[in-house]
Amino acid sequence: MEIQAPHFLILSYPAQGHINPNLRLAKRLAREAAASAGRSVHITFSTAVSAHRQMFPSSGADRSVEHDDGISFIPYSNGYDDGFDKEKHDVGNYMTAMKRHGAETLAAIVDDLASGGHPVTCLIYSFFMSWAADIARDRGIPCFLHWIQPATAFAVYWHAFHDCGSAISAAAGDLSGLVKLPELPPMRVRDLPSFLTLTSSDDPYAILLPHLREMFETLDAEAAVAKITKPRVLVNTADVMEAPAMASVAGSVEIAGVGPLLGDATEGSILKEDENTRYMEWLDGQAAKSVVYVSFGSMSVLKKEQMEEIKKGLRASGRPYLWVVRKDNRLEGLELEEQEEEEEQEDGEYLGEKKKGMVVEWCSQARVLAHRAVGCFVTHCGWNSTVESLIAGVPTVAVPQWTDQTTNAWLMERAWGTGVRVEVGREGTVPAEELRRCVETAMGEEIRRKAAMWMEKVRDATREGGLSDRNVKSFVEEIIST
Ligand SMILES: O=c1ccn([C@@H]2O[C@H](COP(=O)(O)OP(=O)(O)O[C@H]3O[C@H](CO)[C@@H](O)[C@H](O)[C@H]3O)[C@@H](O)[C@H]2O)c(=O)[nH]1
Repeated sequence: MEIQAPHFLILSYPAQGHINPNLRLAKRLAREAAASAGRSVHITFSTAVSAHRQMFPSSGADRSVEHDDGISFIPYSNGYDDGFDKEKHDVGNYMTAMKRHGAETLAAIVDDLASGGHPVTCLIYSFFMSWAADIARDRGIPCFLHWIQPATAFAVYWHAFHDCGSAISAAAGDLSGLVKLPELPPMRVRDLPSFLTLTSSDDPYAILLPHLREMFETLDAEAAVAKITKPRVLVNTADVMEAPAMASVAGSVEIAGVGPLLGDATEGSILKEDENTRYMEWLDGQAAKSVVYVSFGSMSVLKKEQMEEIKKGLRASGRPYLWVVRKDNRLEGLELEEQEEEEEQEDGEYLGEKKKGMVVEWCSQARVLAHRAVGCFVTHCGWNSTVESLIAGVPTVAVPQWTDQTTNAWLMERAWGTGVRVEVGREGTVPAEELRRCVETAMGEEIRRKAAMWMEKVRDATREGGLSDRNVKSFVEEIIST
């Protein structure tokens, strides 16, 4: 009988913060499989057409297969091929359409691969993609969840949807109230993922909670079908970063830290680097650990007042800063003055004596964080930004906005001591003075020391023979040998 080549299919929601870790996992699996299998292994990466088009702008057809680094890219359609626009579209309709169209088109991809002689032998789905488990089950393909947020958020959701839901709902109204979950240190309500503590069903994102719940129901259902007692989950973390969270669910879930998954700067970019602004050269000209790097990831849009407070706070810090202001935030937030500043920069005149800042629309964050001039990172605490700063040893000022970011801020400040979380003022805005104060604290000796210590611990976990490395190896070996 002919032995089928192992074939991993990795499935991602079409957002930058999801594509980055999923693509990093795909590349990590490709490297590992090639090294240990000694025979051909296929890796296919699939995200929605809208993101696929941005990743491969020159590709014409929507079902085009692109190849890069030994990985094939085949998009599924979620029914929104021109992308989701939060001004025009409704989140609830989007999520429902994604499930319906996504399941149809992904099933066709899996069947085409099988009839073309490359059947998928392992399907890895990620956040909001649980519907893929049905496709895998119907075809007898083993499938696994890749959790791209912290294990701590996973543990909190797990307990919220299993044994501690009412304790969390009862506490939800008081942000400083304490919640005690199994094996985890006490957490304030404001430290829990924000989806769990919404107090109004009018919140436009309240609609996402059932989709989150569904991910956990799917895990239970899949375990029952497979007749295993514990569902298997791969997490983009290192066990050492989140030991209490790992312990908190270890009785119910076989959870394995396979990260932090690292990658180069521009892979899988749907947002493109700012080519007009020579920020790396500018960084080269700055003193060691002097620059404040500021970014709020690929999704958060800050209010105009908040942008102004950030600008004031950065200027008051007296430190040079590199600030990522995406096009979609600039329209709503920035005053003309800051735009003029950018025009000056485009002409090559980067800095006046007073204006020490540089504004870019998008940069290679991993390269920026690795630069010796960067002294701290003002971040919205997306999980990718969190792990990228930890592995670069850069202290953080945590300005969480929503979802897991509140939990990530707690990890930085309370669990690792590598960051300081801002106190929010009137109407949810962080005042300039508070930002300035936190930048000073983050640049201080104690936080720097902890950031350097955690950098070593995390690097140990990911290097050859470290636990995350071993977890990837044993996962690949298991799939290849079945
Ligand atoms: O100028 C920039 C700014 C960001 N990045 C990269 O973009 C990614 C951003 O990811 P993340 O920091 O996780 O932020 P979001 O894009 O906001 O990610 C969403 O998805 C994450 C994973 O689910 C969640 O943890 C976040 O809360 C959620 O907002 C990171 O890899 C950054 O390196 C760049 O390359 N250039």
